[in-house]
Amino acid sequence: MPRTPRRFPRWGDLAPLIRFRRPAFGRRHRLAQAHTIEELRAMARRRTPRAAFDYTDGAADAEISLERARATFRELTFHPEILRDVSTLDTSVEILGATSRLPFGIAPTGFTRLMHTEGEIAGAVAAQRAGIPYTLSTMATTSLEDVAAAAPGVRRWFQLYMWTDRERSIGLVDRAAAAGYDTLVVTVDVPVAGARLRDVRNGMTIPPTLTPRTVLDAIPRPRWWVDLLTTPPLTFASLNSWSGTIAELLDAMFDPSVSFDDLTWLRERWPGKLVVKGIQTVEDARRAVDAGADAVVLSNHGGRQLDRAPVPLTLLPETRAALGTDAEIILDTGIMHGQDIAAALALGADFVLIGRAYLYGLMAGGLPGVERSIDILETQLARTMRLLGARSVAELAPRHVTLPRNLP
Ligand SMILES: Cc1cc2nc3c(=O)[nH]c(=O)nc-3n(C[C@H](O)[C@H](O)[C@H](O)COP(=O)(O)O)c2cc1C
Repeated sequence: MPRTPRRFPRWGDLAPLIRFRRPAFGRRHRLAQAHTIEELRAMARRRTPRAAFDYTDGAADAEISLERARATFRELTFHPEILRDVSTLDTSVEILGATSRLPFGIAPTGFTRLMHTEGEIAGAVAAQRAGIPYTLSTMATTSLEDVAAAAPGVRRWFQLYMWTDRERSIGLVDRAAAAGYDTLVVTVDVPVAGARLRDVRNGMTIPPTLTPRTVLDAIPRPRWWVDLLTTPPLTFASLNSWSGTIAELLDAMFDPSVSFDDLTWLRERWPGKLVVKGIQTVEDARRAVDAGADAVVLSNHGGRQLDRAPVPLTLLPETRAALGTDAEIILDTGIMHGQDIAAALALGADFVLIGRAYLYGLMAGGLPGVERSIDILETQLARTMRLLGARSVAELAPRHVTLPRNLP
């Protein structure tokens, strides 16, 4: 082989290759280093006390439901179609009677100010800026009214747990209607609390208790503790006070006697759209729609309730076939990537909800962190749609996806 001739490097050749970036600091710069939800999760873990991180990241029992849901998304196959002119792209959808700029919204999550002091308001403001719906939980740490005041332009959904104290539940429903929430999301997969073993082991309480272990854990995470101690106290906006573990609280509140009759009764009382969240069989989806639901959420609560529950994604094709156009189908559990969203939409979901994917962003950096989560998912979704040859959400179809052959 002839030898490649060599010469001494010249400064003039090297200079144009050198790019020294001006050093940048601050939350947004730090968050911009994360390009995936997993990277935001790693940042979140470094910045959040263990009990709060585990409460968010963990699931029930052996956490099999959550792992299977994520694995099903990872293992599915896409079938791209070529030469479709994807120069323009429309990611918007109509959901429950209004337009969302993106085909996903923020799922209801309890105790959100525990993860980061900006909590529910960060979620609602980020959703407002992204043009997507925000769902406030019954177990919120910011009131219905305060969220509405902080993000008056966001489409607000309110998630309801039916409590043993029905008067209190109805009080919340009426307040939600008065504060401009247009959709009631009734969560039905919590007759009792799931066995969140990480919380049991961490002795998780609200507000957090100071033990030698939590104090040690706080040393590398001073910012979180400064926030906790210098901002309004962490309390439940819908409860007067509570000083026990989360599991004790959930068991004291949730009403195991809730039935389909309660849905019919809520349908009469609530003037807006009604959504039933936590559906895990095709038959129950049908019954919920017959009881008056405008949409169902196929969900196993992010694996936080029954372990070894069905993977919601695998229920989609059959549920879509059974409901036809009678009701809309929303899906959650396990979404960590824009590709997961594309797959759910292709298999028949009208919309998806994100839980941990936004909470990792919140823990990593408050409001800009939630914005980063949404941004990452949007970028991934848009690229995936283009690579599949779909110019709009309506063009995503079951032929674009096959589920893994060996379903968990
Ligand atoms: C920390 C945390 C708190 C949650 N709190 C509630 C809640 O108060 N009400 C509810 O209906 N669902 C709650 N969920 C379930 C979410 O609404 C959603 O179903 C789940 O997070 C979806 O799974 P994903 O986290 O994999 O996206 C919670 C989930 C998490 C992670």
